[in-house]
Amino acid sequence: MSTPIIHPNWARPAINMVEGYSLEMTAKDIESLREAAPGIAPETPIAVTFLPGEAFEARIAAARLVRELGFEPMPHFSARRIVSEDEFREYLKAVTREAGVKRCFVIAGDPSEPEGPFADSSALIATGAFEDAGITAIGIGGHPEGHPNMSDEECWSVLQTKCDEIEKRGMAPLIVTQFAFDAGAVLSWLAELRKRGLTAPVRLGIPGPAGIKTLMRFAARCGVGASASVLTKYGISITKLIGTAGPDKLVDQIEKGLTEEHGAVRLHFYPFGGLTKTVGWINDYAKSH
Ligand SMILES: NC(=O)C1=CN([C@@H]2O[C@H](COP(=O)(O)OP(=O)(O)OC[C@H]3O[C@@H](n4cnc5c(N)ncnc54)[C@H](O)[C@@H]3O)[C@@H](O)[C@H]2O)C=CC1
Ligand SMILES: Nc1nc(=O)c2c([nH]1)NC[C@@H]1CN(c3ccc(C(=O)N[C@@H](CCC(=O)O)C(=O)O)cc3)CN21
Repeated sequence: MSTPIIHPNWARPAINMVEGYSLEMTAKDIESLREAAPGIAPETPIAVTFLPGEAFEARIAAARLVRELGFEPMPHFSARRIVSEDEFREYLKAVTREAGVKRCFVIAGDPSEPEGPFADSSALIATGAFEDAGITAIGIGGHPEGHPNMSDEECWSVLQTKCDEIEKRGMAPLIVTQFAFDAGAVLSWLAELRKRGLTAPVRLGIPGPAGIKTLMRFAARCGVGASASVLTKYGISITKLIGTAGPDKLVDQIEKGLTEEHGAVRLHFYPFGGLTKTVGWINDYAKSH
């Protein structure tokens, strides 16, 4: 594959587990991105979320800044939050024109009822708008801990269908997983993915360092498992739920467990404790590995 969809250097093995990482920001993080930018590697993919309460102008400004600072913007499209086909096409047009967007990430989104015509990610892909806009790679969600609305078998089949559809449209699929605290769950999911013949590159979702209360709040909100035994392995003491926690052990465990059979893998960081903290953690990790 010639498209550098994970990272410009993804065809060669990573020097360490964090090399070729990607990040995520919300439309509210413009100032944080400016602050963190000097520590971020050039061309790093940075996803721009599609959350309720963000204005389209702010999302577009975020994507533009990502590009201006020398990184690769990857806007999210949350199918169930898009209220009309016009809204979808206008946003796609704006980010391609103003931020040179080449990659997009599509996800269903949490609303229990779709707020417009798109019930799932496939419906957005099926419009043909992405390839028409010159998009070359599409990210889709992976769920190592399953999904509240789908059986495991449905999860696999939906993933396969989306990958096939993206390739059929001449674009490259990239799987980005929901964050997790449990290295074992992530690794066995990845092994199963490859066993099923899914060859798309995968970015494993890693929670950036953050206050423990913040991590627990996001886990609850996003349906991510955080049992006592998982938290203990992650390095959080359940008798002392104060202070901050980073993914040191999680990333080490992933690194130890990865084999060639797991295929092309890099990390995607969800900076729940802020971009500066996450970027600082990544750079420290790179220095010591
Ligand atoms: N980075 C992120 O923002 C991530 C978000 N998620 C969450 O994962 C969920 C699934 O997303 P995709 O894998 O893109 O699924 P998808 O768009 O491929 O849809 C698969 C099937 O699940 C149904 N479905 C999806 N979300 C639903 C919901 N909220 N309520 C009822 N039915 C739903 C769809 O109608 C469809 O039949 C979403 O709720 C999303 O918010 C998961 C991983 C990462
Ligand atoms: N099921 C699901 N839904 C999601 O929306 C979602 C996931 N999973 N997985 C991870 C990503 C990352 N997401 C998010 C969501 C909110 C903020 C955020 O900063 N929200 C608030 C602060 C809220 C708080 O601290 O509790 C903000 O100011 O915008 C960041 C990333 C959303 N994502």
